[in-house]
Amino acid sequence: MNDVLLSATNLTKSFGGFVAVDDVNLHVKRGQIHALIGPNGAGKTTCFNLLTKFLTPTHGTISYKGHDITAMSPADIARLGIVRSFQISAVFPHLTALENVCIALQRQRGDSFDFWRSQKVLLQFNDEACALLEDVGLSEFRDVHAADLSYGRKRALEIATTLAVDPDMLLLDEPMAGMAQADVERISELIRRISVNRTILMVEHNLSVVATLSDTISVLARGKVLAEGDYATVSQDARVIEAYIGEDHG
Ligand SMILES: Nc1ncnc2c1ncn2[C@@H]1O[C@H](COP(=O)(O)OP(=O)(O)OP(=O)(O)O)[C@@H](O)[C@H]1O
Repeated sequence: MNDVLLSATNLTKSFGGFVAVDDVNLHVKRGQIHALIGPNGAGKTTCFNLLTKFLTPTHGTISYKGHDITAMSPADIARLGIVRSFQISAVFPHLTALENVCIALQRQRGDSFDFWRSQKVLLQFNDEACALLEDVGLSEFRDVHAADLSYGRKRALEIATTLAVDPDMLLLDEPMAGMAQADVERISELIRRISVNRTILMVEHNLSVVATLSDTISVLARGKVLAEGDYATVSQDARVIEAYIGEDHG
């Protein structure tokens, strides 16, 4: 299956006797935006942490481009081109948006950031950093300190620092969490824009965002994949409706 970039086979995670992720099979196709949704406690975060190697599975395998990556560390898979946003993209609050992206670019070139280095070293990344800031709609905020950006713009900056790594695959953990509606629209548009030539897997609670952005949706409930398909398909699935209604009633 050439068009599958990331896949999980029989993925299982138990905490003590409790099975949080139960025999999950997931196939993320190249070039798609794939969403993982489900009611509270469904196992989305655990699944996401397994796929990004922050947790070790009790059982099952994960492969990327056909290679088994089950035993790899997050740093190893980042080198393969799978990047979890808001992970390596720590934003330095007292540096400007431009400086933050320059540092991310410098890190990508293999140097660790050294605060004692001269500004000149960072300046060589200026043009590339400006282009990334433009990509995420932050051109006019390039000289603003990250701490002074709105929440949504901070997330856009985090995405710019993630894009500095030029990943093939981006894993986004609730990109819209805590955002005002105007920011939700801006970040949705941004995710759509950066998805060109990339593959995105995201955990997201905002169903209208999921509906408009996703090519494929996997619905988890009680650790298992309940349904999979496009939004029209999964939103009409009786088991999915029941799982969400069940959540509303307790
Ligand atoms: N480290 C842990 N130890 C024990 N149980 C855990 C641990 N992490 C998660 N769980 C349990 O596993 C289940 C799934 O949790 P998870 O956070 O993956 O769900 P979720 O779908 O992301 O939920 P939410 O939408 O509420 O964030 C929950 O019942 C949770 O209590």
